[in-house]
Amino acid sequence: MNGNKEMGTAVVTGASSGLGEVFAERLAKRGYNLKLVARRKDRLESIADKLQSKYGITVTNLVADLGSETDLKNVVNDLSADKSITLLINNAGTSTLASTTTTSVAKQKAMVDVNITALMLLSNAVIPNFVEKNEGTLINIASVLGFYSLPISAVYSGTKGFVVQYTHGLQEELKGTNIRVQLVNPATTATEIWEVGGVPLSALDQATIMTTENCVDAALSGLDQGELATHPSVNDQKLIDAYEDARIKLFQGSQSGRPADRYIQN
Ligand SMILES: NC(=O)C1=CN([C@@H]2O[C@H](COP(=O)(O)OP(=O)(O)OC[C@H]3O[C@@H](n4cnc5c(N)ncnc54)[C@H](OP(=O)(O)O)[C@@H]3O)[C@@H](O)[C@H]2O)C=CC1
Ligand SMILES: CC(=O)[C@H](N)C(=O)O
Repeated sequence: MNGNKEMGTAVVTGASSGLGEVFAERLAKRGYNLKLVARRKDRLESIADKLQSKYGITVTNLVADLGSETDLKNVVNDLSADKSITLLINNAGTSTLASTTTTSVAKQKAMVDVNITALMLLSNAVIPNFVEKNEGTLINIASVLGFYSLPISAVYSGTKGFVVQYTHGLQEELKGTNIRVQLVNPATTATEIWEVGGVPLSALDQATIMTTENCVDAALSGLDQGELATHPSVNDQKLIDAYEDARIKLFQGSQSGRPADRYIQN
């Protein structure tokens, strides 16, 4: 038996480890067929085997380096042509945590290519089909570092800031349709990205680290509750509301057409 036909196909980028691997498992459990994207073929194959035999779904692997123009184009073409896709999770991401002066241009560019360019082009690939059917779900994984910067995260935070504003923009663009667009802002989660980025998890305050399962389950609970922006680890809803309110009011306050009094010389 192949997945629940009504659920269609869910695409998970960065499904070979961490949050993406758990998203893939949770979506398989919900009855989606899956398309999994990442570079590590062996990992994708073993995840696909496990999920197919456990949940009776169909899994297709797209082995691709989303930082490579050619591979990205292939994935874009595949997703554009696949009308069975009902959900895309733009989860693949990479980080180098260091000052800009000690981070190579190649590593800075890799963050831009994977975290921004691939996320945008893959969204472009599915949105027209979602619009045609007036249904579909897009989940973009940003980060708390999308609205906060550390001395070692200028580029990474910049890329995640893009994801935050891009996702808000898509939400405005698709308002009034049946297309769901969810922004997820995880905080520190126990995944390989920390080793990849040059800061081992062991160097962090252990009390701040969430498990991948808790993070993904919170994100999907936020989706089920119809949230536009989900902050898996923020307990105080008032903080989220105040932030949303402040950013909207600051924008509205900027629409005055005149310099603020403090900038006017007497
Ligand atoms: N862990 C954390 O603390 C937080 C993570 N996030 C975000 O969560 C998302 C998932 O990361 P996480 O699970 O933590 O980390 P992982 O390192 O475990 O997962 C990253 C995934 O992205 C894939 N990926 C990375 N680079 C490429 C590439 N060039 N081409 C294709 N796939 C790529 C990796 O696959 P492969 O190597 O096989 O290509 C892997 O599957 C990222 O967007 C990250 O920024 C946000 C906030 C906090
Ligand atoms: C700093 C990181 O690399 C982490 N993925 C995060 O977004 O907090």
